[in-house]
Amino acid sequence: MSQTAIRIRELTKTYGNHRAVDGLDLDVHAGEVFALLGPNGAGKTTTVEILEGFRDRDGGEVSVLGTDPHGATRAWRDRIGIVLQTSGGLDLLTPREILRSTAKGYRASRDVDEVLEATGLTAKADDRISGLSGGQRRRMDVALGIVGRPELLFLDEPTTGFDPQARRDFWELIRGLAHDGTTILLTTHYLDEAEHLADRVGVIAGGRLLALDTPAALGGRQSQEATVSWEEGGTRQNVRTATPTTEVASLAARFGGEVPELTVTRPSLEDTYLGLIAPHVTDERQEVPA
Ligand SMILES: Nc1ncnc2c1ncn2[C@@H]1O[C@H](COP(=O)(O)OP(=O)(O)OP(=O)(O)O)[C@@H](O)[C@H]1O
Repeated sequence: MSQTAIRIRELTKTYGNHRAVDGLDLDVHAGEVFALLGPNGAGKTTTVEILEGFRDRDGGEVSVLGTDPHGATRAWRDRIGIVLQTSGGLDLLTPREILRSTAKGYRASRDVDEVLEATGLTAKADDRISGLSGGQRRRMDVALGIVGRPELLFLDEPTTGFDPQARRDFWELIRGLAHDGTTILLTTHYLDEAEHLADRVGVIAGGRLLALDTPAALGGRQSQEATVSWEEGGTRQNVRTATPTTEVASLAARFGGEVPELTVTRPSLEDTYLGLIAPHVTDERQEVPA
């Protein structure tokens, strides 16, 4: 396999007179988990659907597993897995039945019992889909996305509607797939999800890439000042500093021991993300022309 799973150059897509993707350049490396972040209407789904071969582009070059997805073959499609935002139909069948018949369409499919186990659906394997909860149906979507043993998995907002435990279980599943070498392109609005899962994140707004880095380093997070905060005289004191250890040491000396309600924080990924996209969105989520 090539070292670059997805290569995007100067990608454009226009709906009417609205440019949804506006000259996007991006590489996703083979074997990494890449999270695409951005506000509603940023162009994430449009981009991902072009990569999946479901939408045509207006301009630019796209290569997915070495192939242009426009007019891609069945053999190429066998190598990718897709988990879309919504699912439906097949209510009268069971997860086991659906997975068995889907698995037959692939040359090197995963064992169905293994997929049921990995997605936490073993107990529901023989129940009708109509009897599954929203979160369980979402797991079923994921099960369908991985049963073909894809080299590259697209996950579009995979944990929407999951309870906290289900989200943690799902993260474990994704980490396991990544560990086994599956390349994963994830779109999500949950910054904690991106932080837990992604090797790198790309932030897009107005169809353009605003930032690209590891979650820890995005937007210069590592070098941003920390906030040291404590209680004193009945009020909360806050100091922003590049040397929080020195600040805490001097507070400890001044208080002669424990500093009341002491916290040291750095900007979260969410803080950094919101700062990055702020110039590009209004309250109505309309993009401001650059
Ligand atoms: N089929 C379409 N026809 C016309 N406009 C569209 C179509 N699909 C998307 N758009 C517009 O293109 C822009 C990008 O939409 P897209 O769905 O790619 O955004 P997104 O980043 O996935 O948003 P969300 O986070 O809400 O899913 C939006 O302004 C949207 O209204």
